[in-house]
Amino acid sequence: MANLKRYNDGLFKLDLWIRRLLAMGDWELLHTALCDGACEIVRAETAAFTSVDLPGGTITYTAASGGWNPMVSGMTEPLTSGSLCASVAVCGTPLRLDRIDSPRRENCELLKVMEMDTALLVPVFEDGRVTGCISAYRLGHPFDQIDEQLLQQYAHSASMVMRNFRLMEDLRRHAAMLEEEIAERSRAEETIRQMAYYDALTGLPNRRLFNDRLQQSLAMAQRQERPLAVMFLDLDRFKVINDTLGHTIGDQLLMAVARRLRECCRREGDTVARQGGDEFIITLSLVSEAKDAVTVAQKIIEGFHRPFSVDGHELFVTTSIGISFFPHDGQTGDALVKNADFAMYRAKEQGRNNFQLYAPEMNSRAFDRLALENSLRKALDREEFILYYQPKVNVEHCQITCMEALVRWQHPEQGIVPPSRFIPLAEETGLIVPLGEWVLRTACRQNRLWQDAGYPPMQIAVNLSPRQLKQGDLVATVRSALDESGLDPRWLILEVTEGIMMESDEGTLATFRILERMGVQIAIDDFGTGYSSLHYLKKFPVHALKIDRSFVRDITSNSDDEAIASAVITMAKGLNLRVVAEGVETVEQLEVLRALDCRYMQGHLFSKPAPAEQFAPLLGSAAGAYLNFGTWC
Ligand SMILES: Nc1nc2c(ncn2[C@@H]2O[C@@H]3COP(=O)(O)O[C@H]4[C@@H](O)[C@H](n5cnc6c(=O)[nH]c(N)nc65)O[C@@H]4COP(=O)(O)O[C@H]3[C@H]2O)c(=O)[nH]1
Repeated sequence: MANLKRYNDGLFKLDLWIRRLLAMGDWELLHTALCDGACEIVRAETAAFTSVDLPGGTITYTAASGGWNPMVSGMTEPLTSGSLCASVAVCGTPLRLDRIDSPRRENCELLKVMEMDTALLVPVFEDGRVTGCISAYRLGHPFDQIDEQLLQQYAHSASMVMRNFRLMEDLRRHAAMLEEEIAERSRAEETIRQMAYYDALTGLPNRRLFNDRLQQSLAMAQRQERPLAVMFLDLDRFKVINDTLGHTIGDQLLMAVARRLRECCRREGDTVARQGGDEFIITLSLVSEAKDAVTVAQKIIEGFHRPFSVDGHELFVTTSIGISFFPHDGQTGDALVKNADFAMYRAKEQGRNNFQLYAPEMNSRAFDRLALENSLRKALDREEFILYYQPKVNVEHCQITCMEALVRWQHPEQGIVPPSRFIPLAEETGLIVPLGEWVLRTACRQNRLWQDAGYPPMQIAVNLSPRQLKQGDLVATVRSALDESGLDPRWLILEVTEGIMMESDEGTLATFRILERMGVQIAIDDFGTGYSSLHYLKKFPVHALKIDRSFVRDITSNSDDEAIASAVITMAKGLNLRVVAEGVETVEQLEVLRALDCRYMQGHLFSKPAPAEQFAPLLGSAAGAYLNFGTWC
């Protein structure tokens, strides 16, 4: 009866301890509690848990109950040590010792520490393999069969707890990995969202997000029958800052501008977005009347009167703003933005640093020009310009001696735009300076490419505009275009109009002299159309004259034209200058000019201006093989 009661008591405690073990948070606590449980269940003085590594051939005393834990935990023995725990691990059967004799004690690291004299050991199995051993010890009071049964059951339940613990650990690890993956993915998603909807430089919504928001605001404005304002902003002369101080400063300025715009438009329903470059667009969806938007525009313009502090520079920038209103100035987002853009151009026209409200007449022909200017301003960045080339031919030797670079604008909607439509506008707006620089660099590079491809060397002629001489450092630009392309200066000829020569001052003269010393040649274009004066021909380092095509056109029928051409050719000879007749379209014109001793000609008779690649077959062989001009030479 007493034994049964002891057995039941033991089972009760076992149940209690298994529940406790299940609640343990980590392996160390679990193992120590496991030992404490064993002590209580079989009323032992002390107990230990040994983990068994059968493949590794070792056992490790992992934990012990009570104060023994720090002393025993971590002790390792080989499975062959012959200690009590090692024997149980190897045999996989319980071991009860009523008396621990000296040789046993000597063999066992644990018993060297604990001075116990009776022991009970049971194996712990997981998946049919011994993975541990629970050992209980007493002083002078041996364990019996009931103790053995209880400890075996405890070991069995404990192995399930440990298995459970391991599974939970795996689960937790997987959950953590999943969480990490989810966190990474949600981002990644956020990055994609940022990239798709926000401008990378300023962090402002981009055009796409702006359009979405504008659609929503328009729908709301329609429902509530309220007005809505769209503003189009462009920084005045931003390009000058960008070109002089560099793109890094330019970028920082744009970031500072974005911050200031956000300060000015903080109300719910305001969206400030970057349209691209130095252009920003804003929607004000909670305006009750037009003057609210005007107030915001004034606030922005005044806000720009404070300098922007960028990288130690105090930069003063102004802005021009155009405003359009829903429903008055447009029913759709596109119309509102376009009309605000028109109004912004009006603001530019009015001297910049101001705002203009859209008016329908802005959408008329006068604004076509503004629109052209607008797209011209963007064309360079968008790489819409290309160069065509037209050969100048030495009719005596039947050779191409030069290629004139002639710029074309590949307008995304209008197709190829001829220079007559945009060069004057570029000249007027100053855009000719960066455009001319691009032409120069591209032409030098192309000529070098031809030379590198093994074609006979020839000159490349580049047209210079008056503004390029007045503005910017022409010498430096030419030098860097030559350096960059590796073109020898003697293969570059700059064409300037008579007008430039006549209006030029000492500064221009000095520029030409430096260019000449560098080895670059100068030609006078459209010769004879201005008030030609021998004086400047003597003064300037000129190498060639081009007889304007207006004299060539009727040279076969108009004796005056023939006389002028003849005089120019004779004068050029006297001054030791080359003469090129331009606009030669017919064999008859060629014959008259040849009779006048003009050796160099250019015109549709030989070739219309064309992209570089079209000249490859011609340049690779004798010039005469091209078209049929060999027959006329
Ligand atoms: N009717 C007729 N025309 C012929 C004939 N042969 C050539 N042409 C045209 O005459 C113009 C010659 O160039 P330009 O006198 O320098 O006159 C150029 C030049 O002043 C200006 N231009 C062109 N490219 C540039 C450039 O890169 N920079 C500057 N600053 N001006 C340029 O635009 C002007 C017009 O250029 P394009 O339209 O390319 O017109 C070219 C060429 O296409 C012909 O046999 N018959």
